[in-house]
Amino acid sequence: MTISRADCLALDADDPLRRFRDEFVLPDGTVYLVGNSLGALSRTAAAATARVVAEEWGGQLVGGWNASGWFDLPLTTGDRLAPLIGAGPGQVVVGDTTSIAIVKAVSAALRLRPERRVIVSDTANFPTDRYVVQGLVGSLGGYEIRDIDGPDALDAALSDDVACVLLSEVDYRTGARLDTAEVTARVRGAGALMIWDLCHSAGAYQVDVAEADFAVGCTYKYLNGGPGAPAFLYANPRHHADAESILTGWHGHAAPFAFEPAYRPAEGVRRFSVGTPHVLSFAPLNASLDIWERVDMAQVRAKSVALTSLFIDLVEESCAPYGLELVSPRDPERRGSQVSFRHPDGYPVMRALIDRGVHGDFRAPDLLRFGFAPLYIGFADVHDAATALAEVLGKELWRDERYRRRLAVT
Ligand SMILES: Cc1ncc(COP(=O)(O)O)c(C=O)c1O
Ligand SMILES: Nc1c(O)cccc1C(=O)C[C@H](N)C(=O)O
Repeated sequence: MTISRADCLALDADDPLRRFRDEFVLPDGTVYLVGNSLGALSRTAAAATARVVAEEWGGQLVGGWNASGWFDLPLTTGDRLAPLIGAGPGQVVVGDTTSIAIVKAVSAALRLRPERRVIVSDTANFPTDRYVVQGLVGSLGGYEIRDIDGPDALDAALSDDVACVLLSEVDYRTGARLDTAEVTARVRGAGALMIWDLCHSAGAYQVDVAEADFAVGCTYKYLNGGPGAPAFLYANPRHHADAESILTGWHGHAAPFAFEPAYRPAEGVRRFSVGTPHVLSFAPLNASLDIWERVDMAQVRAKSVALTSLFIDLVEESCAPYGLELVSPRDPERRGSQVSFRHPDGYPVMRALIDRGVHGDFRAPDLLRFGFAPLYIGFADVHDAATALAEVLGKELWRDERYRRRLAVT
């Protein structure tokens, strides 16, 4: 390879983010390129969680709702996360899952545009985004989903009956990244509301929710909140007085402990809280946010571009004869922090690679997906991953029968 492993080690030695790698637990011999699915464990997460269990739950019992601020965790954690997506204090609420957050954002958007009956969604959206919109439309009645095939088809879909548009900033399969400001301007210019799914952007680089109406995303990928960590929902302040989701639970009530018979929305973004916060799940997320508060996002983006570009170059150089096709945009400006290649035997290729300590994932029907979390992935990891992939393909190690057996979760 034109760039040697020694060159990569030199790049690692010069990397201003290198010190963060030691703040994460990464098993020896593992190159972990799946931070776009489940981020790594931060070193302080286990102790932080144990402390909440032993001191707060064990020591304070129900008093923890006041004494340890459990009741406000969705908002206090939202305020900590907000800068990472370009939002301000009081604009982000944390809780539930992204799927539930989409129900809340879409249902609120529909109520804000009652005369419009169409929801625009992309066929490339992550399936849960599509499923929950289908479920909403099926239950509410009188609404229609208009599917587009990619953002180029957006203008033609934006008729004056469109209430809202739901898109992902970064495509979970290809890693292609949209220009959120430009798309949001088009959608709002047509009188519709813009809802962004930021699952594959938050923590991958500095996001800017800017003029968006709503945004949702998960905290278990690049934000390292842990498996099943609570999701976030951003609501633009212009909607804080009027927006109401279909999920009107008591934690979104103006006075939850007045136990009134009728729902009255809380002021501001709190109205998007629904039920009891998952207190224990906030502990590892807040431990990770302690790290994010010390991170320079410009360095994160610069490193992400360098890592993904190097991976593309090394793989194309060393795997040229083996039928891989780059699916991610070549232009780094149009790319998130992920690189995907197509291969007809992608599934066994990925299984063989994982067997050699290089963890990516597979997305049907034929995509090999590699995520680069700049806080803990280095340039030597990129070299090792490309070298292992070339070996798996060159020696046809993926032909081993055991790599064809499908696991439940890919
Ligand atoms: C773009 C996108 N949206 C939503 C989800 C999932 O949401 P949930 O956390 O509700 O499973 C994922 C990943 O699982 C995703 O990649
Ligand atoms: N959310 C996941 C899960 O519950 C199980 C396994 C993987 C995931 C993921 O996050 C996958 C991820 N959203 C994707 O982009 O495919």
